[in-house]
Amino acid sequence: MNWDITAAKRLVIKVGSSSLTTLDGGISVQALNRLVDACQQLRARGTEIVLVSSGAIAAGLAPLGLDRRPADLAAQQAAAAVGQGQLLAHYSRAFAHHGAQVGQVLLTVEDLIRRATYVNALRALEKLLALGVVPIINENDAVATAEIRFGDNDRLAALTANLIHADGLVLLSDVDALYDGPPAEGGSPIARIERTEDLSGVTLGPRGRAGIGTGGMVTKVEAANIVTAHGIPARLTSAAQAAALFDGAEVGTLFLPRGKRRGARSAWLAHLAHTKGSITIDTGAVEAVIGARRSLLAAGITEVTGSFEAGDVVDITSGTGTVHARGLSSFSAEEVRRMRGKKTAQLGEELGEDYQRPVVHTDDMARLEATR
Ligand SMILES: Nc1ncnc2c1ncn2[C@@H]1O[C@H](COP(=O)(O)OP(=O)(O)O)[C@@H](O)[C@H]1O
Ligand SMILES: N[C@@H](CCC(=O)OP(=O)(O)O)C(=O)O
Repeated sequence: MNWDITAAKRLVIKVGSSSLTTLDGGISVQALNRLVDACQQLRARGTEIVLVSSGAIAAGLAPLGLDRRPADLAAQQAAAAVGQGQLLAHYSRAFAHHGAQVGQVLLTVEDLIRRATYVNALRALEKLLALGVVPIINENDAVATAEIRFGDNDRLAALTANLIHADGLVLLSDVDALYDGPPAEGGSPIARIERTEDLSGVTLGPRGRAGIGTGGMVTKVEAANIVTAHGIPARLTSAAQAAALFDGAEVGTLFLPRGKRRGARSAWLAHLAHTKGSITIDTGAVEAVIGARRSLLAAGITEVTGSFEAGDVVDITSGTGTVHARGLSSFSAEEVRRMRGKKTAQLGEELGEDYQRPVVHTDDMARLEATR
């Protein structure tokens, strides 16, 4: 099986900081223009594209007189605030050259876990695409705190590809393929990954150019795994090869889809880095919630850990510690502690009618076996 990128109707293209910025910490206008020209080849063929672009922090370094990525979060936020504006100004100019508009979409994890804001993000992206605009996504680094950060745009791009039902994910970096070991140490390129086992002999090293990228190959392979598990192919290559790739050349590494296409929202939940707490359930509840895909009722809950509010994401675990699912709790941790182990009628009598709802509704739950 192969993937004909020229037939794709909708693509998510992620480009890393190292491909857009110069070593001294400014935007490489030449690299950015080349990327935009390559994207335009796709648009001219009628392919809808969503660009997930890193580079805000790196682009903000030079204007602030910093020579490398600061360790301090507030300084990173400041650099991102300065750099993101500059990045978008460049994209806006480069796409305008082709008569296209761009739309900036800055996301935080929080925006994507709550139903209302998740639906908002999806609606905004769909509308931008329908209007012929190129959405340019980045994490909202200026306000994202350490606990709520995606942290890397590879995963954000993978989840976006699921969200908008893209036909493929393209990861553009400063390296032309996945290698069986860090290229600096003399690894060889891999043309395709068909199943997870193909990755068993591969050594994934950290980021390349000192202090520029964030996740290195680990987060790129994770991103490829997320989409392929959801039936979407991915290709990893360098930004310099983008034009050839979009013309149909089989450059870089192809990750073939393994799973079936599934609900995008459950993918967001399943691949979130952090949850606010966990709810432990008994074996009967595991059977009902995981086996029969029912909502989680208070009666099956044995323990509650952490501190969460209604609407926060929690892990749903069994006594053995296995995380079976993730979901949005309809109640705060304090409330679930009071409800724990009680049957619906008892909840009504003791706490009131409002407490007779499921603690996690089945529609608000991602069963991990099915999504990872
Ligand atoms: N097995 C590997 N195959 C390819 N590249 C690797 C591997 N292990 C580590 N790397 C490094 O990962 C880097 C890309 O990651 P990163 O610097 O985070 O880029 P980006 O800014 O594009 O996200 C490459 O420059 C390469 O040096
Ligand atoms: N959101 C951050 C980038 C985070 C990130 O994943 O960077 P990279 O590894 O270069 O794709 C920024 O714009 O600086």
